Amino acid sequence: MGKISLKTNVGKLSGVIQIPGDKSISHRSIMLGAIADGKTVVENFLLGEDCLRTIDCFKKMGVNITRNDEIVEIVGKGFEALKEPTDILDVGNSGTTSRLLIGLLSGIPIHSCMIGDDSIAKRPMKRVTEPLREMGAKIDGRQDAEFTPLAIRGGNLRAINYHSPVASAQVKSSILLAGINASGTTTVTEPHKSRDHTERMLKAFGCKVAEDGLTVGITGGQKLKGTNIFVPGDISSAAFFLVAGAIIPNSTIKMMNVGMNPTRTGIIDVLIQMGANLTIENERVINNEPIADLTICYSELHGTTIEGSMIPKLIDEIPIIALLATQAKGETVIKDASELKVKETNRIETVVKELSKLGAHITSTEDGMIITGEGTKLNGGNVDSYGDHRIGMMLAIAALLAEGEVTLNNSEAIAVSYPTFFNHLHSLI
Ligand SMILES: O=C(O)C1=C[C@@H](OP(=O)(O)O)[C@@H](O)[C@H](O)C1
Ligand SMILES: C=C(OP(=O)(O)O)C(=O)O
Repeated sequence: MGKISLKTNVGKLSGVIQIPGDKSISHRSIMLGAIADGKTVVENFLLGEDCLRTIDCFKKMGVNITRNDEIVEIVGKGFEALKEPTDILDVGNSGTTSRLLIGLLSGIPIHSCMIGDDSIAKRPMKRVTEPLREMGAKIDGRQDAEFTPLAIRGGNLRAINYHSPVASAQVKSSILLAGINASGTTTVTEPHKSRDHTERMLKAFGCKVAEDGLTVGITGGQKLKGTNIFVPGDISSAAFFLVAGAIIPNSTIKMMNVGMNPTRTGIIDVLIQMGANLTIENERVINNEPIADLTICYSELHGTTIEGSMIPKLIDEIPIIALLATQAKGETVIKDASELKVKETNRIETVVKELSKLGAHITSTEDGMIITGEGTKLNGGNVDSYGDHRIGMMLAIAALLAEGEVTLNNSEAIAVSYPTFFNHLHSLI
């Protein structure tokens, strides 16, 4: 794809879309399926490039994984069956694959090497390599294991009680996955609650996980048993169409099977807080994960403040929330969001830079951004995803409101989490 011309100035969006599988849950289904005993069948697996990288890494360790469209079958034979990979494990653009896999590999007595793309090479890894070293893993890498490439020699771990300075599900999950093979009970305490898909899925695989407020604990030596997993639609993907429906006059969009895990629904809270017209129906629970169908209709919106414990519940949605705020009356303030600086791009910088090109009134702060709305008319321009899928999709939705041509550079990044994004968008126009 590379550079593409985006659809602009559309009248309204309407229709029904099936949101593709959740990225976080898809990654975890492969990882837990691979270390469990017995067969795991995953339905509605996300065919995004990040999740395909996770499959590839486990295949390199000899795990039998077969895929038929969105159905993936994993024949797990326990941790013991994972083979020392003869090739480098390439995580591509995926922070989740890298952090969770480093934890899992730390628990087993094999040697492995990990690399990723140019973006991964800039993302901090000490947040996991440091506590994992404390547990006994031998990890080496650039700048004392802060950056990839990394080499990991696992095994013989001891439990730790780790207080994470950041609310990060990748950090928490990495340590918990190592903890399954450590002697004793490993605990992780975070400053705010991050997404808890690992905890929920470990339980679905028959593992005991102790939860007490902001602390999660796992006792080593537990066996996982293969199971069937249905992956709910990714609320982080639905977010692009929730915002599109909320800001494009006369729109109505229905999204089916959206994951509604309370550690992920910050976007719903923000939409309601800003006055959006949103209906939640058909609420149900599958594999310990809540799911619902969502309908969004256009309405007038007002600014809000997003901060503190709300941030981990909507961290990946901040780029699209920034666009939402450009169409709301008044000021929207986003703070306590420094984690945005260490995502696929520095998302404070890229959001502010690219939305400003389209005429938005947005400024960056040390830990977030301030957006002034009043239904800002957007203009055309030449924008860039900088290889960041969420920035690419946010700009494609922004273009729908723009008068004048909008071209997007590096549009191929969108396939990282939502390969059918443009098909869905065009079906609504
Ligand atoms: O655990 C996960 O699946 C994820 C956790 C979040 O990252 P952090 O743990 O770094 O906040 C999120 O941004 C990422 O898209 C997926
Ligand atoms: C930050 C993201 O993913 P990851 O950390 O897995 O690269 C994301 O999907 O927005």
